Amino acid sequence: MLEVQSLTKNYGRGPDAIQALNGLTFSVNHGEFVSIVGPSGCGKTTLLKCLSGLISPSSGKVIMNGDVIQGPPAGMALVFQEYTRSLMPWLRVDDNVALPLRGKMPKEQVGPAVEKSLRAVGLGSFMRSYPWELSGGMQQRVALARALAYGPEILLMDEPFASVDAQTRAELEDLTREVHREYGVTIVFVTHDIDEAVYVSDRVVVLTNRPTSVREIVGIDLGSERDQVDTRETGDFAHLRAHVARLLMSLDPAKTHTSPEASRSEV
Ligand SMILES: Nc1ncnc2c1ncn2[C@@H]1O[C@H](COP(=O)(O)OP(=O)(O)OP(=O)(O)O)[C@@H](O)[C@H]1O
Repeated sequence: MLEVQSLTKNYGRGPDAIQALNGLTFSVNHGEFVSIVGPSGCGKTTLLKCLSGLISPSSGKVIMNGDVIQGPPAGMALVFQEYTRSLMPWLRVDDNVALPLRGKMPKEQVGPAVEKSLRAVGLGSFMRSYPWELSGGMQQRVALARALAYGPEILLMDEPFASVDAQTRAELEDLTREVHREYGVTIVFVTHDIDEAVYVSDRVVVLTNRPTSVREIVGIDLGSERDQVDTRETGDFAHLRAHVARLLMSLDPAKTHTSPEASRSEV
């Protein structure tokens, strides 16, 4: 459903130009959950911005359902890390979720769509609360509900859980997998956390340093039922996270002597 073909993005021109992306090619199938990991500053956010049509590639293209993306396409929604900046503090939770739907959906469908998505993220009883009355994790659930209410075919998530504590992060990972299944939505998920990428995904796209290309695409054969404790305890999980960690460390000579098993790996 999404094809990234020889995608290149440069910022600026001349000697100061930054080549962020250099000929990225990969595809995302309908209903897949694909994570993107790569070294810091390699261009993950740039890639998501190109996928969402917010910026144009310097060369190459992104194709969604056969059409080249030339601006924000219908059927695509984004969730960012900074949920506090994406929610309107003066609007109640349900009004925040309804806001982007107004004018895009028949009026009588807005209320049911808002309620369905808030229930899907476990916030059915907080519809009339204000965002500032909710915890950080709950606010990020509102941001997820707002993206889902729109009924997107594809959801782009940029380090969505980077600002919450570990327990909340684990809950949000499971919730995202649940709504992925329930809504049948395709997800492209950028994260710095190798364990998270392996835990949530069907495939992990590992990027190189700038100028960035695809280092390897790793299939995550851990089955569809995953559990924060049991799955992470398996040998398959350990093997996959070590493989992704080694790929990333092979890009960074300073880290080649560190054991990938030493700690939860962030890149
Ligand atoms: N608007 C811009 N103008 C100029 N350079 C930019 C712009 N946006 C990003 N860059 C540069 O492009 C490179 C890739 O940035 P980007 O934010 O996409 O990387 P990232 O992998 O998402 O970073 P991080 O790991 O910190 O989240 C960086 O060197 C960044 O400084």
